[in-house]
Amino acid sequence: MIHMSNVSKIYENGAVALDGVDVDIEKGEFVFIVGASGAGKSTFIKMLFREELPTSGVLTVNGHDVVNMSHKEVPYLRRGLGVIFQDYRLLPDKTVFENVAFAMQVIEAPRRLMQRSVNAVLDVVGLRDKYNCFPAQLSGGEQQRVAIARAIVNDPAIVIADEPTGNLDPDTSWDIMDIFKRINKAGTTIVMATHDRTIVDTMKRRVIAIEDGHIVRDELRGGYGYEA
Ligand SMILES: Nc1ncnc2c1ncn2[C@@H]1O[C@H](COP(=O)(O)OP(=O)(O)OP(=O)(O)O)[C@@H](O)[C@H]1O
Repeated sequence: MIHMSNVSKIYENGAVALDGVDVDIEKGEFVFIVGASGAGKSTFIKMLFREELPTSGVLTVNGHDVVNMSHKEVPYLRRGLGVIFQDYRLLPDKTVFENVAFAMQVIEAPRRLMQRSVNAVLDVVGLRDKYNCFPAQLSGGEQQRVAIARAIVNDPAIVIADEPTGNLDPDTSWDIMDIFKRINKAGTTIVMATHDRTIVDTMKRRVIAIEDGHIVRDELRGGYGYEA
């Protein structure tokens, strides 16, 4: 599902964010990316949806050659991915329903399918009754649940999340993780960068630890493993 071979990323200012990374992630896995601030986690995540390109190496995601693809192919890569950020990134002037539906309009889904799919994912995240609210009328946890609904409405093969619980309190964070668990159980691959030690230690999923741009640990049922 995700294959990285000898992937390096050097930013224009010379910062080496990743250095010779090899990793394979299979369909249906749930993977945490951990590491200290500046270790390279966000760079790893951004390369998966081609927000950043590797400087060298091989990267394939969901059957797409991310390095050698044309600009025209990028939307097809992204169609198979659901991306979730720490700061939700909802459209402030659109309702909950419209925020989620927007992801389907982009792929020109038929109207009736859109209505049905948006309602279904709002049920998954428990927000059907808030469909007419604007983001500013929601709590942080609710906003993140809308962002998850938006990410999964097109039934992506992979959900990619960069610190999705970073702005949330522990109880709300667990609500989010419960949704991720359910999505993963239904077969979706999940790759999540996080600083949340408790979540990583409790979930006991695969953990890839990055330090100074290198993978220093890759365990199938791992823990956070760093002092906070
Ligand atoms: N756009 C950029 N331009 C230049 N250097 C960058 C850029 N983005 C990241 N870096 C550098 O690359 C390295 C890795 O950054 P990255 O954001 O991937 O780390 P991180 O593990 O996600 O950190 P955090 O946990 O603080 O988000 C750091 O040294 C950072 O300063």
